[in-house]
Amino acid sequence: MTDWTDPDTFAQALEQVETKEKGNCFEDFEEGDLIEHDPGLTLTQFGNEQWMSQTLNHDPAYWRADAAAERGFEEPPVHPDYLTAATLGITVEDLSEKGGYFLGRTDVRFPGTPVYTGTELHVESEVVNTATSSSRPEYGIVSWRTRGKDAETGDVLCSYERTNMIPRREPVATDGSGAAAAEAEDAEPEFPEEFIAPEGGYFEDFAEALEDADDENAAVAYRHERGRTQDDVTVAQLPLSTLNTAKQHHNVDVMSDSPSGDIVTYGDVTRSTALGHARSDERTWREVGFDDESFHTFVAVGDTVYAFTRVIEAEETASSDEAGTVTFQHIAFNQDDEPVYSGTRTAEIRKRSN
Ligand SMILES: C/C(=C\C(=O)SCCNC(=O)CCNC(=O)[C@H](O)C(C)(C)COP(=O)(O)OP(=O)(O)OC[C@H]1O[C@@H](n2cnc3c(N)ncnc32)[C@H](O)[C@@H]1OP(=O)(O)O)C(=O)O
Repeated sequence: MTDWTDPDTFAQALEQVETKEKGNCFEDFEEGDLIEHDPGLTLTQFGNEQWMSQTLNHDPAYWRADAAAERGFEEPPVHPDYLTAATLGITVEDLSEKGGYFLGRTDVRFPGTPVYTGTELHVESEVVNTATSSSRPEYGIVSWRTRGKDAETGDVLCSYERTNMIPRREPVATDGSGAAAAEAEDAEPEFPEEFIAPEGGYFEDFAEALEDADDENAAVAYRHERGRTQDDVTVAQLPLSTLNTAKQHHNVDVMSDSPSGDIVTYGDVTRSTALGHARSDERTWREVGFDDESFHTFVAVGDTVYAFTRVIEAEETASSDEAGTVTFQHIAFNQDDEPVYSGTRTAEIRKRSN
């Protein structure tokens, strides 16, 4: 009788059997395709608190009933970063489990917030663009518009447009020029002579710092002291808790033979950690949205995520008289001072007088 567990026999069997594949390749996506993602996810208090605690998002309004009520919430709501990460996590099995990398995202909005724990998410994505990568013939570049909805009411809670590199079944001939490199060569860098940091974290502090920088060759820009070294929890556990099945985060065996050579942190963990550092130095009222998010290089176990903030604009008006609206650029960087993530964030920030 055949002993299937005999190492030689088993190796021979493994070589000859078919692999039941997971995920889709570049060729499987066509502009206009609508994909309903099967895994649902109920946004639990545990999931929310685990995400927030590990990414250092310790704003008490998301933890304590009294602090939530003081900010106009019925109870501690689901944090927008966890909502965003869970909306994306559910899509990975259909969109990007095959491999490739999360390159960027824009137009992240929360039309149906606040969202409370116990809400079941239903997520759908539409293919909005497929493109050839001129620098990497073995990959294509795909963008999707994704909507995370309340499964009961159909209300859209979170939506965004995201772009990934996705492996092709067959490499294609490209000119290898790299559109991004050509663009970067043309750009003339402008660097301010002076850097101003706001005195505090209220709306007025950001507005005053911007006024001080006005008409000068100055920028309102500063770094945050906290850092978070990546470990098994942030690299593997947090993405899996959002049903993100990307092998980049939990399969060391496969990833040892990839561009990163190792498992890497979920982009949403990196950005949420950097945002947590930034929010710890401000009086956030509400999150409004995120644009032009890019992931520049990999973050792996042992890397430390820090944050840098540039204040771009401050507007008196917001959804409440208690706050004004501020636009920031946040840059996450590692222990070697290399940028790993950048994005523009619009948030309502509490006014001091109230
Ligand atoms: C979720 C999820 C997975 C993850 O969370 S993975 C973790 C987050 N992402 C990363 O760690 C990736 C970090 N990025 C990199 O390490 C490098 O960008 C990468 C992927 C190695 C590629 O580097 P290159 O230097 O080879 O190339 P470029 O940066 O120039 O980009 C390659 C082509 O992509 C185009 N591109 C880049 N960003 C965007 C964007 N935001 N939108 C549209 N297109 C973009 C770029 O123009 C290049 O195009 P070419 O035609 O010139 O090839 C999960 O799996 O879902």
